[in-house]
This record gives sequence, structure tokens and C-alpha cells, in this order.
Amino acid sequence: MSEQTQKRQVGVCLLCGLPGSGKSTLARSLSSGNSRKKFAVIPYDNIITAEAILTSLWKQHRQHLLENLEQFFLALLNFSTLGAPESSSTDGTWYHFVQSLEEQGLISSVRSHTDNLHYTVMISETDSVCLVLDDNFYYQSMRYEVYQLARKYSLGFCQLYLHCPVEICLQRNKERPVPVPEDTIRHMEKKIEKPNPEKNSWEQNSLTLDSSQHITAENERIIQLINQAMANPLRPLQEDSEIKEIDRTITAANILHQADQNLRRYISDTMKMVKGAVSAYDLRAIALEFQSAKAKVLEDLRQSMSEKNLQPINDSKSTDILAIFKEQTNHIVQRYVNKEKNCYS
Ligand SMILES: Nc1ncnc2c1ncn2[C@@H]1O[C@H](COP(=O)(O)OP(=O)(O)OP(=O)(O)O)[C@@H](O)[C@H]1O
Repeated sequence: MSEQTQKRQVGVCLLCGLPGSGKSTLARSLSSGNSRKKFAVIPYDNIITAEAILTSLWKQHRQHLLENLEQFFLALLNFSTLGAPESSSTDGTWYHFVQSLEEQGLISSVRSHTDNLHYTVMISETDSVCLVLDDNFYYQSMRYEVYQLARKYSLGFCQLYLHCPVEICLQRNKERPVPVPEDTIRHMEKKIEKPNPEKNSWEQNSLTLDSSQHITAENERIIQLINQAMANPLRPLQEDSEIKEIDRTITAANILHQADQNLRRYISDTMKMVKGAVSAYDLRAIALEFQSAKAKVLEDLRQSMSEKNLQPINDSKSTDILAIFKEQTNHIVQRYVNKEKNCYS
């Protein structure tokens, strides 16, 4: 497809749950299904090796895996080849990443003498693609970084939490050729932060399933969750300029609010003084004081606005403030005139 008019639907489905809860089993079931949607499984355990997990470089490896994912998103969205990120030479994450995609038949290396870091995506351009991230994702922060990446590229995003009683996970784990240490699973059970859509609005596309039972890709709720996420991609963060404009509006509102408060205080003080005034001289002094207070509020307002490079006069709130000034000044002048009349009558 040389001239792309239609964007490909790309989505991410995070699988989370304790070791032994059945994430990899479900991921396999998804990728072997025969729907029009292509599932690309990203098996974190195979990509970030056990040795890396035991070292302090673990976080760095996760970061590199995110960069790899970003490259894959770009290749899928732009219908381009998959290229290695700059960090690819620093550890084996990229190697394991592309190896896993190659094994699934999703990419194929570009044969070139000069460039062995590019791969052709072997997915039909008309197919939508859902990346299934197979990891425990037991901290909310681990999921949030994927969410941010998905939002950056306006992808579909959903989470599937496989809930399975720890004793069942331990039992299944024991029967594996290379079991995870029991303490690790028990520790994780205490630490795991399940998706919490009530607290985190970004986790609203989450589903909890009881995985002590057999779960397959044909599960209606899973199909619905993924379809819905793909059909409703995340809205990307607004452009920098839009964010700056919002900040400017907030700053302007704060400055105007402050000026408004000062003005109301001056008016209230002035009105008290007007009530207590006994002579025309008092009133004249009060009126002069109010005039200079008003001028000071306006001057402070003008200065704060200009320091922040804002235009108060165009803002409806500043117009309100000026209207209050006018109204209150008229009011005081009227009282002043009335009192003066009384003094001389
Ligand atoms: N619903 C199920 N019923 C019975 N056994 C299951 C079920 N799901 C998975 N198993 C078995 O439990 C073991 C662990 O499953 P699996 O590898 O899918 O778990 P996992 O959540 O991916 O674990 P890990 O986080 O360690 O990768 C496997 O031997 C698998 O066959």
C-alpha cells in the first residue's frame, strides 16, 4: 500500500496476574486464534532474561523494552520497516525482542550487508494488530508507563487481570519444569496492585477474570474488551502549544482572581470608612484613597499580566473587574455627592 489513506488499528492488551495465573497460556490462545485481528505476544520473561532481573540493570532493561515496543508501534502505524532503537546495542533486549517476533512469524530480517537492524513487518496492511504484553505488571507504575506510550501514539489500551488464588498458582507452578521460587509468588501476592478503575481513570478499560478456571481467547468478555479498546483509541496528549495555552489561561485566571480579591477588600474597607465619615473632608480623603488603591490594583494587575506575557484586557474576567471598579466608584461618588449636599444644606 504505497499511499496510505487509512490508519491501521493498533492496540495494547496488558496481561497481569501472579506467576502461574495463566497469562502465557491465554496469550498463546489469543495468538493462535484465527480472527482478522493479529495478536503479537510480547513475552517479558523471555525478553528480559532471569540474569537481568537479578541485577540492578532490571529497570534499564524494562526501559529498553519500552523503546523496542515504540519502534514496533511506529513500524505498524507507518507501514514501515522495524528499526532498532538507539539503545539496542547496550543489552540483549532488542535481540530477544525481535527473536520473539520472528518466531511468531510477525517480522522477517531485512537482508542487507550494511544494515542488520531492520526487519520487514509480515502482517497484512489491512489487519489490525493487538500487542499482548505478557508480564506480571504487579505495580501500577509498570502499567502506567505502557499506558503513556499507548496514549502517545493514540492506540487502543486495555488490561486483563487474571485473578487466581495463590494456592492454585503455587500448585501449577510446582508442576512446571522450571518453577518460580515459592517465596517470590507469595511476596508478589502481598505486593500486587490490581487494576483499580475506580481510582485510576486511565485503568477504566480493565477486566478481571477468574483464571482458576480454563480461559481461552474465545471468552466473550475478552473479545469485547479488546474490540472496544481498539475501536476507541486513547486520545494523545495535546500539543505543547495547547498545553502552554491552558497554563497561560490558568495563570491569568489566578492573577485576575488575586486582583479581584484585593479590589473587593479595598471596596469593603472604603465602604466602612464612608459609613463612618463625618465631614466632606473625610469623604474627599476616602475618595482619593480609594482612587489610588484602585489605581494600584490596576497597576499590579497590568504588571503581573505583562510579566507573564498575558493580555488582561481581552479576558472576560478582567472586564468584570473593571466593571466592578466602575460600579463601586460611581457608588462612592454618589454617596460622596449626597453627603456633601447634606453638609452644605
Ligand atoms: N486455567 C488453567 N487451568 C489449569 N492449568 C493452567 C491454567 N492456566 C495455566 N495453567 C498451567 O499453569 C502453568 C502456568 O501457566 P502460565 O505459564 O500460563 O502462567 P503465567 O501466569 O504466564 O506464569 P508466569 O507469570 O510465571 O509466566 C502452566 O503449566 C499451565 O499449563
